[in-house]
Amino acid sequence: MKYESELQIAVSAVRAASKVCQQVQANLVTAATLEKKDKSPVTVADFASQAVVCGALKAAFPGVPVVGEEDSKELREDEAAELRAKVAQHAGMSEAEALEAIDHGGFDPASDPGVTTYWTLDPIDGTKGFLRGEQYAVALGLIENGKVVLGVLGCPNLDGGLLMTAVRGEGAKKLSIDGEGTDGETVGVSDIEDVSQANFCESVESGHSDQDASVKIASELGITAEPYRIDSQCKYAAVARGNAAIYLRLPTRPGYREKIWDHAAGMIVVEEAGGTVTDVLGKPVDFSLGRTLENNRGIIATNGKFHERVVEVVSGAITVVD
Ligand SMILES: Nc1ncnc2c1ncn2[C@@H]1O[C@H](COP(=O)(O)O)[C@@H](OP(=O)(O)O)[C@H]1O
Ligand SMILES: [Mg+2]
Ligand SMILES: [Mg+2]
Ligand SMILES: [Mg+2]
Repeated sequence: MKYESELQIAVSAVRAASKVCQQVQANLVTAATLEKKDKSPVTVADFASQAVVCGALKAAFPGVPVVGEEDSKELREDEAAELRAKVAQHAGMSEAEALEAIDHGGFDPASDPGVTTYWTLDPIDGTKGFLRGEQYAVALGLIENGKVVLGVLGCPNLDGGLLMTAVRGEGAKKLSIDGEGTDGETVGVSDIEDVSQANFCESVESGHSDQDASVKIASELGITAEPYRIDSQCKYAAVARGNAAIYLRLPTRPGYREKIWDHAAGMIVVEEAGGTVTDVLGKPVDFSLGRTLENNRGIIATNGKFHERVVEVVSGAITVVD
């Protein structure tokens, strides 16, 4: 199989980071932090997760850069001493090691167009879901020449802990988040052909996807099922294993650009499960333009049976403003 060692390292790194996130969510997300809307638990977990994954990638593939969501700037400040200690403790590293590992994720592909192979990492996707004690994901993708070739998506709270993997051309698999190795069960998208029988998933956060527009789009498609709202790239996992036939991510404000780490792992998992992923205008998703999907707006993922119809209705229903 292609990318065997990459997959092995990526799976074990995402499992280790997921464990760290689970521990932080269990110990630091409390009634008090929920009440105060205190974001500090996710901050600890975000940094510790990035340190764990980047530490493993750096050791195994020192020459392949990582485009991670987080950087250590805030963590290096004097006032962050307490946070820094917590991050190091949860990552199982010294403070210096944790800072160095986090910064291994600081690559910007736009700064060096000669580099065409890089990882992209979202150490916790769905930070708002994490803080609510709900869904989140640890998402790691490998990009080559603007295309995702491998993805590992850890979903610690989905069905008791799920890990999804995909290698280009090799299908998508479902593994346990706690297990070992890379063997898993092959997954596939839903086989619904009639779009009116489909259900769609979208963000819990109305600031991340236009939920008023999705209501109109669903009704125009004849869909009567309620939207399945779930945080993070767990939406891609839902489409990949047939729990939803459509994922709509509709722009909410001009100027916002989707981030590559919010989509790389999820997108390849859906594609390898037999689905289709484009932006809201039906354009292919281009990962070659830096930290953002500069040439794309929003996302539509489907089981591939009625993708063009969904794109047509979405394009008619929303105005994409730059
Ligand atoms: N205006 C916006 N439109 C779309 N996505 C946004 C957004 N503002 C933030 N996001 C992204 O939405 C992600 C969460 O997506 P979802 O709503 O599907 O759970 C966030 O990832 P993080 O939680 O990793 O920061 C963040 O990158
Ligand atoms: Mg994210
Ligand atoms: Mg994140
Ligand atoms: Mg974020």
